[in-house]
Amino acid sequence: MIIGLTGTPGTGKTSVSRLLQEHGYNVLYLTDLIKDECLYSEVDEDRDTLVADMDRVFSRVCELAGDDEGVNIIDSHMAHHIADVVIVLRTAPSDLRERLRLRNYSYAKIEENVEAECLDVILVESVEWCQKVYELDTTGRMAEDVVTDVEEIISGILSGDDSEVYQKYMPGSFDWSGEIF
Ligand SMILES: Nc1ncnc2c1ncn2[C@@H]1O[C@H](COP(=O)(O)OP(=O)(O)O)[C@@H](O)[C@H]1O
Repeated sequence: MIIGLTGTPGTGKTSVSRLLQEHGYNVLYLTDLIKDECLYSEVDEDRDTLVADMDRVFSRVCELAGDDEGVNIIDSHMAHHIADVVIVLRTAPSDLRERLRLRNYSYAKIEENVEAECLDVILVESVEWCQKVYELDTTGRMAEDVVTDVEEIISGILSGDDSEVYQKYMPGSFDWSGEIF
């Protein structure tokens, strides 16, 4: 099974993924995979990013996840373009701004990402693209606590009846549209 862990940069995907890996889950770090295996069509010099070839990425992820009965976590802000089931990490603008500042992002890059979070960009894309979407708040919480929630969701999915966890983590809980500068 493939479960995408998506969200605006800075919401804590990699911190959560690393802990999930320690807990025994197989994690695919999409950004590294795209770079290491040249799964991109061009380099966007202006934004200093690689333009992923999503068809090739999807094929490669399916190969790597294979017919593994276990859970494969895809860590990426593009995971919702690959997985049918995604967990979207959310962070309140003030927290996100501070996390990205500590990561030495430029002012412009911070505000671009904070604005995307305020506009629910990744959540909306996930709901449009994926069969099942869960939403998790990471604001003011340790990554370890967020991982507990992620594992609760995964358990619900694997049980065959996720109705209880879906009630708890269904999308649409946040409205930060009023916090755009
Ligand atoms: N739950 C959290 N609470 C506070 N800070 C966090 C949390 N999760 C991650 N961080 C911090 O926020 C920054 C971005 O986390 P990271 O896991 O790299 O996010 P992403 O992979 O979504 O870009 C890092 O400095 C990390 O230490």
